[in-house]
Amino acid sequence: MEIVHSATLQLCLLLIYLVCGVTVWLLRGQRSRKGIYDRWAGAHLAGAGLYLTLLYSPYLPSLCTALLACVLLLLKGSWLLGSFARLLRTPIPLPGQRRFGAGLLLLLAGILLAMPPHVYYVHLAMALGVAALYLGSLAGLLLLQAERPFPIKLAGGLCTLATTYMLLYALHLGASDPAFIVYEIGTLLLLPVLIATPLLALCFMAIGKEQELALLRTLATLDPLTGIFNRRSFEELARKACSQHARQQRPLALLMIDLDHFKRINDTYGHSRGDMALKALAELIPEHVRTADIFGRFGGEEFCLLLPDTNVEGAREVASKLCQQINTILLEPGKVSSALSASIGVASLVPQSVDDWRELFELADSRLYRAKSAGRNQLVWIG
Ligand SMILES: Nc1nc2c(ncn2[C@@H]2O[C@H](COP(=O)(O)OP(=O)(O)OP(=O)(O)O)[C@@H](O)[C@H]2O)c(=O)[nH]1
Repeated sequence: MEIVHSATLQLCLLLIYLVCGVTVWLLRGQRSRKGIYDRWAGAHLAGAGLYLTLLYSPYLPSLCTALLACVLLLLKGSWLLGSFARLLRTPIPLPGQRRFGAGLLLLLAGILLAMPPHVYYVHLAMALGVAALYLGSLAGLLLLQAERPFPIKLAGGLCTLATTYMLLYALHLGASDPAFIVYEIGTLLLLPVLIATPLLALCFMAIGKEQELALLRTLATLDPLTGIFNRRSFEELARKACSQHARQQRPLALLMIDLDHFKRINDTYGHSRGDMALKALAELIPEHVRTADIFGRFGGEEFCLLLPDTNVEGAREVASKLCQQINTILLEPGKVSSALSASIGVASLVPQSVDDWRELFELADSRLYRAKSAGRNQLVWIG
């Protein structure tokens, strides 16, 4: 059954490609924002595969085989890719996205399965071109990642360009074969699809990767419960501030803030109310300090606030205001006896080097300890 002769028919096939792509995109996976790029990329590839299969399939049996392959690949694509990777023991991590892998294999299967035997060698060249494009763009994608140095990014870009050229060359071979003439219009239509699809896939995956990286960076920096800096990132920022202030000989202050009797709060009101108290504190403090101040959770019910360009007198004023504000957080609405309270250790110094961060921290910490010993709900800034 010869199915590729008129331009109208080929336009219909192109339409099928679009419909397939959009359907796969809409039907598969959760519609979370994060996965949208992978799905779109996979949908393009799957659609291109089906398009190729229909366009070049002169026989019904090969068409059926290719369609069966589609279904299998869509269901088991990532497993097949994973096994393939293990088989080759490749150091290149294949993209985990099932639809991308499935769509890609479908594309290759579409090319290989649907060909009449006398043009096999041409299509083998095309398939090799597509495979090279896949590996090249994958390598390009890995190398182009944001944090790579420029020469590596350049190599990634060249790699992608080279593989695109290989694909074009493979297509050129295909188009120049006399047996291929009947497919000429198809090739013309196919060309933009084949070029645009992997490039689009590449772009979308790169955007997806960027977003994943940004998410990972955020997760590594912020405390998951309160959304403020965690201890590691706070200390990093504090060290930077310390060396900057040492250079400019400006005072730097630190407040160590520890909620009082937090264990009792947990025991009396339950852990979820305890968590709410921590979140309320994390929201309250930034409302009463400068935007340049750095606020973090040191662990448990202990918070720290770094005040740039602030001497001990200024830091004491801030701490006193915060003590009063913390007393306004009520664990039970309308019940003043359920108010939160905190003890605060206040310290300030003009650092001489980045190492003075330790001294600032120990000073504030020992004053916090004294505020606790002196009865809590107070601040200590001297001695
Ligand atoms: N709900 C909740 N509790 C936490 C969290 N992190 C630590 N805690 C609890 O905070 C309590 C801290 O207890 P302690 O170190 O004895 O301090 P405290 O009861 O506040 O006593 P003082 O600091 O001396 O006033 C422990 O019971 C921890 O389990 C958290 O993320 N959520």
